Amino acid sequence: MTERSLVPSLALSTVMLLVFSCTVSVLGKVYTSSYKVMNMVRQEETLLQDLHVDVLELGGGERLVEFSKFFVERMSLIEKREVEKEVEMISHPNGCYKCIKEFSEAYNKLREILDPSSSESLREHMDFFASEEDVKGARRSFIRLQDVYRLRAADMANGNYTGFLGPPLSCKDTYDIARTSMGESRYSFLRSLEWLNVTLDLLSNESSSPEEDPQERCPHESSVLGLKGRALFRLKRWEDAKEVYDKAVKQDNTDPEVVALEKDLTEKPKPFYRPYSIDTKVYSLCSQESKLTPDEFDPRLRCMYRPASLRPPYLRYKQELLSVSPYVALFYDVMSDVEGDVITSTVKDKLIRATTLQKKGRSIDEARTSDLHFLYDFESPAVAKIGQRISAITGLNTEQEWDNVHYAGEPLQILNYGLGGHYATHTDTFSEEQKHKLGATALENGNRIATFLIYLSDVDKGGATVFPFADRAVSPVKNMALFWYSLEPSGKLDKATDHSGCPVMVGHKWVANKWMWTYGNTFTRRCGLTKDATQLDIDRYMIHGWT
Ligand SMILES: O=C(O)CCC(=O)C(=O)O
Ligand SMILES: [Fe+2]
Repeated sequence: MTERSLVPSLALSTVMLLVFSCTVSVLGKVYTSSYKVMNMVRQEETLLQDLHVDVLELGGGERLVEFSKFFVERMSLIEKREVEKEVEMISHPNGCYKCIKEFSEAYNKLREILDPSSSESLREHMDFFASEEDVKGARRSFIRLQDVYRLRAADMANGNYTGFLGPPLSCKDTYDIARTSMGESRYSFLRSLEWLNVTLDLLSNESSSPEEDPQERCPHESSVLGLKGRALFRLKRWEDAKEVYDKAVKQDNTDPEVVALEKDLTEKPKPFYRPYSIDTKVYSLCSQESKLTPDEFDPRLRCMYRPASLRPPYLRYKQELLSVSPYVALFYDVMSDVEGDVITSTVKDKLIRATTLQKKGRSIDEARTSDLHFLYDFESPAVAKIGQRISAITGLNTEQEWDNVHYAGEPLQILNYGLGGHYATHTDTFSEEQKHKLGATALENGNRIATFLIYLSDVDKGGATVFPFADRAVSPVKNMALFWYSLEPSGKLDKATDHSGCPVMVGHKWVANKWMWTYGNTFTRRCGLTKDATQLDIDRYMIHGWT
């Protein structure tokens, strides 16, 4: 029997494909997954060999000559490289950025030589290497980290992230980040100003020991000042902008940034402005170290050994109740390290950029920067076992094939985040409009009733899951699961379960999501005995039955 023939049902697989397929995009393919960045370093030699075969298949010629030069250059670099040391640096944002930038610069040259669109295999192999889009995405991530965790640009440039130390950024890097912050209207001109001031400081220090690598040299002071004047102009600080212009023009009145500033000051265009949303609640929860705010004492919030339904009574799971309404709970040690390793190594080479469901369908979105892959129960006994365990712990049905046509649980979604990777505030449920977009089977299954999110890794700093309306913050602990009902017992969407995945500051973040749906759980999620029964009231009946 082929693996394909094990697909639970056509209807199920069709809807899953519809729901989870990813749109092809030209955007960065590497920076959203820390595993992909590590893989790029570890596998470079193998990938170069693959590229060699691709080039030979294309017929050699001038292309082969140029490729051979590149190949020899990179091979001599690989020989000198301390691969594992570099890989270790990827857990730090500056180390990760430097790695993405180095590969993008090197392989962009190769992209020009080879023209990846000339063969499918060539394009696929080139996608393993970071591109300019990845560098831009990484720069946007710096600004996100700075905003959410209120970091100082000067500390970040020094490689100091709340005490987690790493390599410093170059003067060119800080300038490029300032440019990104300027160019992207939803990022702040204030941030830009901060990065430009850091650049000016680095510039004044650089004159004594200029950077050897011409690629890394600081921009001219006139360019930094020109851009700074433009940031000030947009912040409506006209006098300061004029003052900076006077200084810049003395340095070099032909510098394009100075010319652009002059144009702004004379033509006085309406400063380009788009509201910049700062979600202070989410940001402060993301920085919070404890799960509950101090005034949150409620005697019902307690720890217990929860018996797993349908299992021998001695099987218990360590549960910590975080919130009654909405019902949010933690379960410790729901998986072993070995199981986690099996899961992550199965998906590692299949990760694709996560998307969000928008008006025009699924698309890549800056609000969600991570990579994912779905694992079906039928793919491996290890995956199926996890599904069964989730069912035993929660009392909900997790079957992917239920009633032949319907499903009670989705396949396990494995996620890996990259530099500053996050998921902005969202609900896991679908609106009626979205369900229509997803197709008939989604419409027939009701909605996502609950989420069981397993942390497959610890994260050194950042990466918490937070509930801004319920005032809860959970920092990842390996093998711990976060469980909540998105729907109230009445079936109404519980807005308080809107949540965010905070940006990863230092380290790597892997999670697994299991979503349960309503119709497949009609008889497992019980209703309350009274109209206003909470999930906690219902819970005891779900564990022990109606006795
Ligand atoms: O990574 C997290 O902390 C949250 C992920 C999440 O909310 C999702 O994948 O729907
Ligand atoms: Fe979510």
